[in-house]
Amino acid sequence: MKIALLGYGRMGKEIEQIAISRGHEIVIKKDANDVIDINLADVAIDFSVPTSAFDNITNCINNNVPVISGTTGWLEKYNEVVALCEEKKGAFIYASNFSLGVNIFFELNKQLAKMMSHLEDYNISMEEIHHTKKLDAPSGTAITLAEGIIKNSSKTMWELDQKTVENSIPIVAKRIPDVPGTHTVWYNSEVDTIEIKHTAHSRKGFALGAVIAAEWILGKTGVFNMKDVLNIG
Ligand SMILES: NC(=O)C1=CN([C@@H]2O[C@H](COP(=O)(O)OP(=O)(O)OC[C@H]3O[C@@H](n4cnc5c(N)ncnc54)[C@H](OP(=O)(O)O)[C@@H]3O)[C@@H](O)[C@H]2O)C=CC1
Ligand SMILES: O=C(O)C1=N[C@H](C(=O)O)C[C@H](O)C1
Repeated sequence: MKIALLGYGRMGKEIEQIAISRGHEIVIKKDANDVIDINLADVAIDFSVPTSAFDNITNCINNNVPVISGTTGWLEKYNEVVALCEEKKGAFIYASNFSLGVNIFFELNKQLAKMMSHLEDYNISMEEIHHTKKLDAPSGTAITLAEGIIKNSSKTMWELDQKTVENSIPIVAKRIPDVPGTHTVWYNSEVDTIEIKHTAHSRKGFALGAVIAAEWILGKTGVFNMKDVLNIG
């Protein structure tokens, strides 16, 4: 496959290595202000910045190039992308986290939320830890985890770094040098604590998942997610 990398930062470089090792060719490496011809690519992988993801993705869809996006912090425009993709019969996947481990963790989190939903003695809270270069907080993964809990319990919203609303899930975001991504969900009662935690040891799992998604989407039309790609849940 001829791959366009929209964003050639930490993730773009990690994806390049894995894509080449799986026999693909990188034909475009785009950073800020680079002008590109997206039609050179069979598929595009966007790991850029929150302010550029929407333009990168819509440029692909308007040119009929399937696109995978892992950029976080732009989701207020997600529904607009879905509508465009349907109108143009394009192909698009967004995931807040492309690693197999986190996608299993997402399913575990939903199951646990269901089991805990009637146990009023437990207080729920979450923490995400990332490297100090991360632009957004809370992480996209933490938001997906919170949404999974909200769908399966009486919780109605999440809040960053505080709890001001009775039915909310507080998320603490910590920034520590070089941490690729750690997410924890706690259910705490007076007598015990239940904790589920995912720790990424590097960016390899995210990058491999993104390349697998790019291989999977070729020849398809529609809006998909990582559950479709990995066939889990
Ligand atoms: N879904 C997932 O599994 C994962 C998601 N992420 C997310 O991916 C994104 C990127 O992360 P990361 O690689 O660590 O960040 P980096 O800051 O290392 O890389 C971002 C790159 O995007 C480039 N960029 C800026 N503007 C544009 C533009 N208009 N078009 C294309 N590229 C542009 C930057 O270039 P320049 O330096 O020139 O500004 C930079 O090289 C983040 O949103 C992060 O949260 C990260 C890991 C996993
Ligand atoms: O910015 C990062 O590094 C990461 N971002 C994603 C997120 O916001 O959840 C995924 C992963 O945790 C790494």
